[in-house]
Amino acid sequence: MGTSPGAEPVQAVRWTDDGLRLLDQRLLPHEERYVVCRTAEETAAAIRDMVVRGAPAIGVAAAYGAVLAVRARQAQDPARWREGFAADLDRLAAARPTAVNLFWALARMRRVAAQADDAEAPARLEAEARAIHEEDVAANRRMGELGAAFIEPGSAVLTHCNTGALATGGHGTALGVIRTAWRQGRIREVFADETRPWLQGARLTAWELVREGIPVRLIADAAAAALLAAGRVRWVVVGADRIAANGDVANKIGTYGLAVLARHHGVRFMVVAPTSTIDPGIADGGAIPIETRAADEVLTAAGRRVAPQGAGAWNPVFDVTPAGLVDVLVTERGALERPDREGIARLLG
Ligand SMILES: CSC[C@H]1O[C@H](OP(=O)(O)O)[C@H](O)[C@@H]1O
Repeated sequence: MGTSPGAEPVQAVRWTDDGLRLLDQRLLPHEERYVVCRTAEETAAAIRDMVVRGAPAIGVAAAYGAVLAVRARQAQDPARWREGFAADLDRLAAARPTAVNLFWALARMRRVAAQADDAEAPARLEAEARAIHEEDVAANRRMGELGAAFIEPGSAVLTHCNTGALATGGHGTALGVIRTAWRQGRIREVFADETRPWLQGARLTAWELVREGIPVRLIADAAAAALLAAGRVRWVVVGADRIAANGDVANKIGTYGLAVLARHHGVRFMVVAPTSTIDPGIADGGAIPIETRAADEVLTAAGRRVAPQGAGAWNPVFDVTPAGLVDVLVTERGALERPDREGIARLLG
């Protein structure tokens, strides 16, 4: 296991002749095993169960799930495939509530299906899913360049959760900025929060960085305050799952606390997300649906129960950071310092 330094980033989502091939992120870093989804329902289950996770990766996977849907529905009932197709996309939309990329990608697929005649629909939908995937990788590479330009040479940075090739179509959002900045010699060291309870940082971000030879030090989530107080990092760099029209940011639980700490300690706070993660239909962060997952995710660690029987848990897996705590929002259309409603509207213009 493991690859020599400088290895190319992984591809969490691959479209193959056999179906939608997903690297099972529940098993990393100890096992690299792929799951193949051949139906929309299997794809929805893979998103719901976090075989594939990360806002952009979820959108890309769901787009390919829609291709699986049209193929199956046309084979089942060529004359009335559209009803079943719509139901399949509803099932994909119900898989997870917070990452807006899921709904953004499915809306693109619904639009293509509505405009296509029966015969051309499968090919048109596959082309759209591939475009969504390719656009995401291009956006991440662009954001990598734009975000890295803010990071002063010799910086140490802290990142939260996993926002790399595993969370996207490839390269990554916040971790894409860190990858690009590292290659440009701007980053001296990366600190990564373990990101309880699902451990995206400890299991996924560390795996991506180690396999590329990028120095990473894991910290307990609770150590972030001491790290920032000690002046050990210059930037906190995170991703997003949904950004409201006023710039409020929903991201992995713990992000809001990091933003408060960063502002208190004069550390700059960067959010990196493609414009497909901005939801202009949501006025502010208070209206963003926050996913709550099973209590067991908190009551266990790496699959082993750590809490006594009888203990309950509260497990919201996202929180909302007010736009006022964000120093710069990096998107593929440009970087917005001190993001606000007007700046977001200009960005989307
Ligand atoms: C590139 S956005 C990744 C985003 O998704 C993560 O959530 P999850 O692992 O639950 O899908 C986290 O919020 C990351 O910032």
